[in-house]
Amino acid sequence: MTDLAHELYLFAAVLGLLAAVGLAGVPVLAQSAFVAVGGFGALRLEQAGLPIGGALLAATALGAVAGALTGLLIARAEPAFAALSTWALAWLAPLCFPTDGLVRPAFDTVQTPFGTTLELTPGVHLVAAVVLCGLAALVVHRLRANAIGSDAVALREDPELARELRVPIAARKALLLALAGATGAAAGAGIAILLGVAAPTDASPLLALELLAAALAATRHPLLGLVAIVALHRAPDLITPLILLAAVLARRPLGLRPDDVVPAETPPLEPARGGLEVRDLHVTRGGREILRGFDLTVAAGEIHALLGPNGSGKSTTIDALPVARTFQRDAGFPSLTPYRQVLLALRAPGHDERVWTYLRLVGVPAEATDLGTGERRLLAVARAAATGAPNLAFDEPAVGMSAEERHRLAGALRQLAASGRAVLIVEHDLRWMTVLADQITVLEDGRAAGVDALARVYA
Ligand SMILES: Nc1ncnc2c1ncn2[C@@H]1O[C@H](COP(=O)(O)OP(=O)(O)OP(=O)(O)O)[C@@H](O)[C@H]1O
Repeated sequence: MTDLAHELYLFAAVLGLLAAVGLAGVPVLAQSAFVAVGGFGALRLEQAGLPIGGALLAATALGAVAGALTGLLIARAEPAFAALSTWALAWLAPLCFPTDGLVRPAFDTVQTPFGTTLELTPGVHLVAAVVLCGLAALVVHRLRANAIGSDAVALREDPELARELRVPIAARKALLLALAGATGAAAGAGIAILLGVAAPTDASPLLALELLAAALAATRHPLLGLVAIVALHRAPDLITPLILLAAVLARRPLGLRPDDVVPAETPPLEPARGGLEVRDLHVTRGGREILRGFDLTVAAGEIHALLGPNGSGKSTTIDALPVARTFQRDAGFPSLTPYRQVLLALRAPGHDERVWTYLRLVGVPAEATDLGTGERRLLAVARAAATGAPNLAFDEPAVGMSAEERHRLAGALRQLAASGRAVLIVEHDLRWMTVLADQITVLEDGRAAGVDALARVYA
């Protein structure tokens, strides 16, 4: 029974890690450090005079803080850096505690807040561990249906686009790691109270690897995570690498739960007052001056085409402008439905009927799971528009679009301009732009040239 309770506590630590690992794709190797914070923290606080229940809660809070700080530390780190720096914490944590550990009487009797006494038998721990697992699973379940879950998936699938759409990266990672830290610490405290000891060997860096591997297995099915952590806890060392490998192979991206989307009235496009004016823009890339005193004015309500030969600096110009933009590459979040992607761009905490405005603007279905290239690019336009920015820039949005999709794109751009936004479009199709655009700027030699440059540029 003691072993089973111990393993269920570890499983709770695995579930606590699931959102950071499965949704946000952060390879956290510090979960054993949070287990150590919980175990040592609870026993040390009890020695300092707190009742064991209070010590457990305080140690859990400590784990949450440690997790949040870790999340902030690795907010912008690449996965390899995140893995190694969190693993450094896993090595560091046990060193901070006394080598021969802390002890307390196991199976002792404690006073409950209701005035009764409770003997801390392995059976009681089993129930406590199941409750902790249930709580962690419930939080993950909720995250997979809400805006924080969307943000986490966005950070995993396309961090550059997520940043562009103003997903608060540091806050999200801090929150997900705080969840991991709190659950790990609660589990660590439970284990220390169960065993009557908190020893550095109970929170070795190897445990961090095992917990991450089990969390990866849990992305396939939570029960696989349980099987993995039990197997890793019981198996002889020789089998450990095989289980670690199997867990990694079992992993899959953790998506969101399906929305129950009810089409709503489409509110009209919100009016905006755009306008862009750039004077004497200079940009140097790779030692070469790409823009050399570029001037651009895009008025409110205007569709303005930016033309120029390949490599002349059109995308570089967009990078430098205060706009919501689409990328030349096919950017997006494959695991999020169009509905979720527009909701994310709106930064709406819950359902928001303006989603329908932007989806209908480009004619993309809310729940489609496999959009073609053209529709993905239409969705990119909807996402950029949904940010509410008054100035929009679209970098070759029509690449890969059918004639009908181009028609939809043109309609969307006209509506956006008509609502008062300033719309800049980079496009190579001169004939189309002479029909669609109100103004044309030609980029030549890093400067704005008049329309008379078109003959030279397109000669
Ligand atoms: N990070 C970088 N480092 C070095 N050179 C760069 C960098 N980014 C862009 N460049 C160079 O700057 C120039 C302008 O690039 P940019 O992508 O802005 O051109 P573009 O007009 O959008 O081209 P295209 O029509 O092919 O998309 C190119 O010669 C490109 O190779």
